[in-house]
Formats: sequence, structure tokens, C-alpha cells
Amino acid sequence: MIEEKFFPDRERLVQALANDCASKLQQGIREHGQASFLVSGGSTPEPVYRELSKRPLPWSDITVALVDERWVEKSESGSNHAFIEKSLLQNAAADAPFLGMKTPHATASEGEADCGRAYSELPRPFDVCILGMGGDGHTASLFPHAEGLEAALDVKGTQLCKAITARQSEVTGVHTERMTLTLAAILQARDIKLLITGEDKLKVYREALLGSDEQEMPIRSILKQGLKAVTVYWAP
Ligand SMILES: O=C1O[C@H](COP(=O)(O)O)[C@@H](O)[C@H](O)[C@H]1O
Repeated sequence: MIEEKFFPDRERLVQALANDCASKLQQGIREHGQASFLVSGGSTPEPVYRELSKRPLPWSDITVALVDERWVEKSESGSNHAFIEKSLLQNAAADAPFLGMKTPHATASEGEADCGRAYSELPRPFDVCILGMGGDGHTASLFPHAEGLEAALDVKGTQLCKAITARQSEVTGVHTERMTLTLAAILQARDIKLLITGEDKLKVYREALLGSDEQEMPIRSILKQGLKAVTVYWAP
């Protein structure tokens, strides 16, 4: 259920991933008249988003929505909403409708129900979901041993969005309060793509494949679920 697409350099990865996303989004529009594109934050996908933003797709039919968010305002540092606006929702893609996760609520827990309601109105099945992975084995905002992780990893769960309180680490920085898509929501995507770069993350990915403890490395819940195919894109 895992297909590995490994590239000799990042430029080739960016072009291939942008091509694959574009063709799956167009397929969604052909089949359902509209498409949904779930996007992660982080530094790794930025060149892919910049490339995709220039592609002449019918962007007004493609709803872009976040995979996860830090519980900060759009004007604050670390906002995935602001990052996606600057990287993907530019050029041709400026026409795409966008759904973020941050609600006006003071805490992610308080915003969870509203966030879930908004996500339940997205075109489904989701067409493409781009995931990243941290050096600690997290994906989306499914952080190791986080409060809320067990519920978020319930493959039979009905929630699309879950508030998470991560343990503070070098990876989370001060942003421990998050909103994330649940595993069950991610598995509703027709096409799940995991994007990683560099030798360090390749080692983490290989380590995740070897073990089974999902609390320790939540990326395992994606790699080992056995229900949906996952394509792993990697370049040095
Ligand atoms: O915290 C996060 O990190 C991961 C990976 O980010 P990267 O900078 O190492 O590419 C990302 O997938 C996730 O959306 C983000 O919230």
C-alpha cells in the first residue's frame, strides 16, 4: 500500500508532485464538477505550492483546506493559513476557495466543533491530501504522545477535526495547541501523498516503517493503516 517515488533532486520532485496533484485535481473536477485539496504547512511543500499556483487549473472549482493549524491568528508567526495564502493561493490559484482551521474561539478545544462542521461541507471524497512529516515522526498535527492523539487516531472515528495539545519540543516550539485532521478524515482522501526531503527524514521514515507504536511515531498510523495507498515523495 506504499508507493515510493524517490528523486535524485528536489527540482524533479517538485515538478513530479505538482504534475501528479494537478492531474488528480482535474480528475476530481471531471468526475464531480469540483475538487478538494488538503494541504499541510511546513517548509518542505513550499516550492510545490509555488509551482502549482502557476498551473492553469480551474482553481475556482478546487477548494483548498488545511491539514493542520497552530492555534494562532493569521497575522501571527506560525500560521499555516497565512503560509498557504502566500505560497499556494497566488497567481492562477488565487481564485481557489480556501478553508482554514482557526476559529475565533480562545482554544482549539472550543473551536473543534465549528471546525468539524465547516470541514464536513467540503467536497468529498477529498481528492488530494499532502502530508508532511517532522523529525519526531509527527504528521499533520498528530504529535507523539499528545493530548487528544488517541481520539485523533481512531480509524473508525467520526470527527474530521481534532484539537491537539502537543508536548513542547524543538519541533513544536511554543505552538503546542493545534487543530488537526483526524486519521479517519485523512483516509477519506482518494490520494494521500507524503512529502519528505533530506537524509534525516528518510531515516525517520525508515524507522517508522520498522516499528508499530503509533503514539511514539504517529506517522505510522498513515504508513501502516492498510486501507488506503500512500505515495511517498522523497528527494535528498
Ligand atoms: O509542524 C508541522 O510540521 C510538519 C513538517 O514540517 P517541515 O517544516 O519539516 O516540512 C508539517 O507537515 C505540518 O503541517 C506542520 O504543522
